[in-house]
Amino acid sequence: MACQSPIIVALDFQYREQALEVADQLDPAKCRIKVGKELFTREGPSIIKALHQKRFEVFLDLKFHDIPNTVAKACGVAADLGVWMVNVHASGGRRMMEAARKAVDQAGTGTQLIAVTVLTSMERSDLTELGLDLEPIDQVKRLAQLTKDSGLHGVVCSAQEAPILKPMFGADFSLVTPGIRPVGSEAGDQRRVMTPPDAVAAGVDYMVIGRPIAQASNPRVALDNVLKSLAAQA
Ligand SMILES: O=C(O)c1cc(=O)[nH]c(=O)n1[C@@H]1O[C@H](COP(=O)(O)O)[C@@H](O)[C@H]1O
Repeated sequence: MACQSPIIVALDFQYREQALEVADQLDPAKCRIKVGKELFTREGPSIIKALHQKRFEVFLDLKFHDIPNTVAKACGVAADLGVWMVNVHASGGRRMMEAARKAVDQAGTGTQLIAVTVLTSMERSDLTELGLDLEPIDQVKRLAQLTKDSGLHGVVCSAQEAPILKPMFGADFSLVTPGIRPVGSEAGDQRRVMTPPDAVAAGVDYMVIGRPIAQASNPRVALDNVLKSLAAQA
């Protein structure tokens, strides 16, 4: 049965042993797993296979951003691996996203394709330096509209933008939100952050949590505490 939890735990480790040690403390009924650039660059597709064998649904977060042909081919390969979700950068544009969607559909594995709008580590001053003289929310709305028009399944954004995006794009368009910080945990390099209960109230579908769970002294307890904070709110 598919996992019903909104939590995706980011296993941002370099080595398979570290990642699997944390995965073994987690329950595939209580969370999905995100494999990102660090782990995938070191360990490759075998880490996906190992997580699938442990019955986790996997979000392969490689944030592809390249010409349409290259991104479409890469997304097709990711879908062939049977991952639950894969992502691209929306700023790669409509033709890139449409080609990626087509390739994912052709794989026929039901993989969800989403696009990153504005990284949760960025704030207004970062956008200004890129020549974008606007608030993150305005750029997020623009890229989310382009993502939806390009036929993708949803976007990565911050939970702070969810109350605006959810009514705009509806229940079927997934909002996947990193930058989640349980009360008391360090923001680190994240800028647009929110607590798990606030994120659910804001309308997010899935929240990505890395360091607060994966680097906790007891990842299982850290995940259970997040789930308890959500149950207390329901
Ligand atoms: O696509 C992502 O997953 C992503 C997009 C984004 O805008 N911000 C962001 O933090 N992420 C990823 O989400 C995870 C957040 O990890 P923590 O900050 O440790 O909770 C990292 O693996 C990031 O690569």
